[in-house]
Amino acid sequence: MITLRGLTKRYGTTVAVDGLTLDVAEGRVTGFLGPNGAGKSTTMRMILGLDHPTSGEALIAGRPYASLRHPVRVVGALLDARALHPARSARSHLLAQAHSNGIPARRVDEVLDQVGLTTVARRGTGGFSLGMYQRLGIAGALLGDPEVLVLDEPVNGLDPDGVRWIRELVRAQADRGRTVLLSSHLMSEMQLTADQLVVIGRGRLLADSPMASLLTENSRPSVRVRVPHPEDRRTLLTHLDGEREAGTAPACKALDGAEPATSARTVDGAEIVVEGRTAEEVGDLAHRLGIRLHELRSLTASLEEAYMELTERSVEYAAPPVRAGHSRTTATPDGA
Ligand SMILES: Nc1ncnc2c1ncn2[C@@H]1O[C@H](COP(=O)(O)OP(=O)(O)OP(=O)(O)O)[C@@H](O)[C@H]1O
Repeated sequence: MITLRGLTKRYGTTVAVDGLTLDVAEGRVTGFLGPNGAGKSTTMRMILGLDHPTSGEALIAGRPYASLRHPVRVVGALLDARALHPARSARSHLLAQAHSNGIPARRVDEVLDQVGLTTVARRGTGGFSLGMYQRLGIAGALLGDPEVLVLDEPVNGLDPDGVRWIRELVRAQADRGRTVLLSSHLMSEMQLTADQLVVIGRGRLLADSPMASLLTENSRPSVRVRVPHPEDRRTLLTHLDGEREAGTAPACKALDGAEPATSARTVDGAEIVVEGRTAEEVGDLAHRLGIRLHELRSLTASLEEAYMELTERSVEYAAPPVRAGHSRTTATPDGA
């Protein structure tokens, strides 16, 4: 368990972390999200005793990091994976860590094997790729078989196989009752990995919620509907669009983002995505209009959409919108 109580960090006039109070529970993967500069790394550094809070406290298993006798046996961390001596081999780097924490050398070989670095274990890390550094950093985090894992952007630089491996690794750790706090900017991956989400913006807590509630509370329902007959398609779109214009129904769009009136010409010719309506509502409307459907499916809300909604007013470094020089495809929650 990680406990934050009024955790605050100021750098001069910058309030990097602003009164965070929350518990990161064991037995779950907790995703830690927030825009660039939101304060995630600063929070993690304070949890790990690398930065002192201006006020408040961060506790691991009820104690400040500094008072842990063998910290790597209690908490494993991946922060800046490249912060290593380049001439040192992966193995000697881990051996030094193991030695100073009373961990036997055979554990070093175990974790090197676990992260897939056995074949390069005796090479200097200077020539490592970002993904190899990440794997070595994770090996270091696992070294003491700790009850708490704090991983800052662990999938950064990993290939798809590595990304999946991290997902399975943290899942397995949580299933063993461990506490896992994990930051990432990859929303689709986070949606697959985390049980609980903590979202911060400008140092403040925006949400601390189970994945399912965060998705339902911060995104609109949407439905994919397949209407085989073009005339029916136009009728359905016109009704949904008409309701929208009358202020009684939400926006409706064709899968390629075209205007409803022209949407029947698009995609594979039959599919419409309706945002802000449930499958029951669209099904009932189609029934009233006597329209035959071949498919009516609720789409899973996307974490990206929910996250954008939550952090809209907390984004500090926003680039101007990219001007479209080519036709745009409407993003749908399942990536179609
Ligand atoms: N050592 C420092 N000195 C001064 N300001 C700092 C320092 N470390 C962080 N900050 C500032 O604190 C704020 C939070 O930074 P932090 O790195 O914690 O954000 P983050 O959420 O991890 O961002 P990112 O997603 O970009 O990694 C930023 O405004 C940053 O400029």
